[in-house]
Amino acid sequence: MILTIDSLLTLPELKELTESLSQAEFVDGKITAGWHAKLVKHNTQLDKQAPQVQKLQNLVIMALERNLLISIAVRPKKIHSLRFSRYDIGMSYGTHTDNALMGGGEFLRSDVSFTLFLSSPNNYSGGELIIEQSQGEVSYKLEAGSIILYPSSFLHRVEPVTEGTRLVVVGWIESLVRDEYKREILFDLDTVRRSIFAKEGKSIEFDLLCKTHANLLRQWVD
Ligand SMILES: O=C(O)CCC(=O)C(=O)O
Ligand SMILES: [Fe+2]
Repeated sequence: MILTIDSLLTLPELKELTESLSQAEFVDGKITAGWHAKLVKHNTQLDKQAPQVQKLQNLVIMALERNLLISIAVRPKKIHSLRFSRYDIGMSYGTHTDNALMGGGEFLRSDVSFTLFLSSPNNYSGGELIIEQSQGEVSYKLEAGSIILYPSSFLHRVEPVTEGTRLVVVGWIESLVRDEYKREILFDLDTVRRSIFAKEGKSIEFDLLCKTHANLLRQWVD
């Protein structure tokens, strides 16, 4: 399941991120890529040692954690490996798959990848995120402050930027439920029980859906 969410960030949060990043030092993005992704990664990212990294990462993690749709569709266990990436003219990230395990010795699994767009699409040309899905390639270029979340198992790439600058936050989520099909079943059940509750309150149908949802979650949680 691919999710796009408008305005994940508030305007003050977006402003804080973009202002802070406009003064920051960016380094070659190849340093954090896997050995094969390195061959096609041509971008820059905020230096890991930069003084503002921790604060900006916390801001983004809090924005993801407070979003109800993300919590019921993705079931985050750990949001990790955030990077602030900048693509200037000519930069791109060719087709690759994300590493399954990240975080050095911590072995954090990547179940879901996300890109949080910080630049307005009017301020750069090119730079689309292209995701190869079973029905073919789909291109995404969202408004500043909006986010796309997609299964980390998909091949994807970022088209070359031909004008302006593309600034994004990318990161990964280890989910409580590693199988994307199981996550989708839980998400559908959760959505239906919430809609039944909104219509008729705590009915017998609602209680049965809650029971099934809880029992499946109990079986499928990692
Ligand atoms: O910038 C993006 O939208 C995605 C970048 C990406 O695929 C990655 O950093 O692994
Ligand atoms: Fe990637």
